[in-house]
Amino acid sequence: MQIKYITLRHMKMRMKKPFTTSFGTQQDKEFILVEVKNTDGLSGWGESVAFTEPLYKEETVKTNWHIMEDFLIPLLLKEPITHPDQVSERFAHIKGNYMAKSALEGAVWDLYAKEKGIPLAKALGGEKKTIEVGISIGIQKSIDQLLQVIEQHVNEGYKRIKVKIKPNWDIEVIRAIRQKFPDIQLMADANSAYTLADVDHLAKLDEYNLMMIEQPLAHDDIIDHAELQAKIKTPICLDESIHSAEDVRKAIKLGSCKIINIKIGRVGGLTEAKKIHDLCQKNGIPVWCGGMLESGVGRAHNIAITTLSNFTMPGDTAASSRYWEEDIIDPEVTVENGVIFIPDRPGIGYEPNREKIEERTLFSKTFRP
Ligand SMILES: O=C(O)CCC(=O)C1=CC=C[C@@H](O)[C@@H]1C(=O)O
Ligand SMILES: [Mg+2]
Repeated sequence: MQIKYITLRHMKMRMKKPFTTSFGTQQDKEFILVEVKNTDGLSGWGESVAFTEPLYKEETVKTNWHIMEDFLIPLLLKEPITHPDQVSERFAHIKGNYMAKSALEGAVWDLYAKEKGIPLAKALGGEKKTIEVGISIGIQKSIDQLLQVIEQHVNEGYKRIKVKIKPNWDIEVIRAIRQKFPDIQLMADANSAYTLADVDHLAKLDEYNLMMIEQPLAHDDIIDHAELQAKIKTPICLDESIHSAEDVRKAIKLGSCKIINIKIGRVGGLTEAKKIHDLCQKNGIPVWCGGMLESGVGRAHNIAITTLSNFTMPGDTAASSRYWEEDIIDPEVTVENGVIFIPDRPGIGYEPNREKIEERTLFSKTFRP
């Protein structure tokens, strides 16, 4: 693979509706779009999932730009690579900064698949022709409003409903949902809003037949989660705490969770995501693909990784129209009755629309070898 140049674009897109979690509300989504162009004129695309504020994890749009510009891009441009797995090897001595690494690696994976003329899903070893998806619903103004939003998405066919919980917006909310929808696949995401002092409180969720509770305790913990998992029946799913297959190995050893949410950006890219997938499969731990309110480019990467066989639970990859008046890819991601059909075009399989990208670019910079 001969890279001619790499372009970073600082993007800003307004979501249709604000999204509220236990750590905050966001409506404007800023992110970095990566384009890696080869000497034959093909482009690979990646997206950084870091937010503008360090509230979900430490990384931000600005820290990602700095790390990419000053460290990662020079490493990537230093000499040619022959396979995308070499990108994470070349970045390995740079600590942390998973989302920055992932955005560049993702663009290289897309370009690699395009050079081979195969879909990214196939390049990753995925065989599914369709994937089932769920939807993640933010905290609403009232329980009634939440029930209405859930009803709308259940009627659209989404296969699993995820709701956000936090202290004082939890047991009562889940009880009300279960009363109205006794049979839906339902889960709750706490985004680290609790501590071990809440064990008895969290155990009250056990009677509502949740598929799982996602990241109830600290964003960097796997020890307390093990203690909590021993005391509650609801399966724990780890999100924020997992950055690598090594983290997963330790979490499995300790019994910190029964399910893993794989976010490509949070684990440093597709190569590590695949490793985590394989390790979980060997250990009987199902995985699903988390979302970070991505534009179509990041969404396309999520769709590709979800074709691997141990992604047995519906993820957060909802339709483009759930987030955006207009996405930046052609065609947009559509969901029919909770199912996405995997595109069979080379690479990510959705074409980034340069005009729409230009309109949403705050600034950009190009780097050459
Ligand atoms: O629809 C999506 O892209 C998923 C949204 C979602 O649940 C999340 C997005 C970003 C940060 C978190 O709040 C969160 C999650 O923790 O999974
Ligand atoms: Mg989460």
